[in-house]
Amino acid sequence: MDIHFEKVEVRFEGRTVIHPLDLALNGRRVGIIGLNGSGKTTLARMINGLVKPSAGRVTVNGFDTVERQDEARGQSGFIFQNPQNQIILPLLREDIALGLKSRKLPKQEVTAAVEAILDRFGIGHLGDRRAHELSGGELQLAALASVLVTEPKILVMDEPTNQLDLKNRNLVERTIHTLPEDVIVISHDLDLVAGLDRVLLVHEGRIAADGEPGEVIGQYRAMHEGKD
Ligand SMILES: Nc1ncnc2c1ncn2[C@@H]1O[C@H](COP(=O)(O)OP(=O)(O)OP(=O)(O)O)[C@@H](O)[C@H]1O
Repeated sequence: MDIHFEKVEVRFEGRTVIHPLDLALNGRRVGIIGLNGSGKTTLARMINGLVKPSAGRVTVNGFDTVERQDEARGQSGFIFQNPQNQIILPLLREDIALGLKSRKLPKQEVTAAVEAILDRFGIGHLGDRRAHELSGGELQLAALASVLVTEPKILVMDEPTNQLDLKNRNLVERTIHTLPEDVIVISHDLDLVAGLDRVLLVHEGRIAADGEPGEVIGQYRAMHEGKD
């Protein structure tokens, strides 16, 4: 991935949520941690243009997220905090196929791509199930399948292990670590981000630390230990 934030600032209703920052993301797996409301999701949402910077610019693999919005958006796939809201069509198989609609592929190719991605995540048996019939872990894998079928170069996940039991959490963690795609993971699950290549600590709209996961997590703990 090659993402650049250049003098980027975000204000919502006059309140500065992201203070001016310059940041380059080009590792394979990047984690974003920080307190609730610190600005993590806002930062990530600028990568697909869902949030537009109030000042400065963001480029994703060379495409400006405002001036070349479609191309920039095509570089990344997003898994939002509540994956059940992400599955639109009733049956998982149909929902995954929907992601391929814009490519206008022959029906056979769509079917083959859907089956291949279901196989990749070992969830072929869930293809004809409805989103509300899936467990939390199954939903996360289903959301991953519907996003990755579109072959984004970068995958952005917002709290992918939130509300999962230990077994499903471990399954999602293993999946993240074996994905060939570049990933950006926002998480409060410090064990999960400890296994990534680089971690950013966001604090009150600023990057308070950026580097090797162990060091950044240590800094985060030190900032908040014994303060409640
Ligand atoms: N669309 C919006 N309009 C106004 N304020 C917003 C909007 N989106 C986010 N905010 C505010 O911006 C700040 C940062 O929010 P953000 O969702 O980026 O935090 P976060 O670090 O992802 O938090 P959490 O860990 O709780 O998900 C918060 O104070 C939030 O209330």
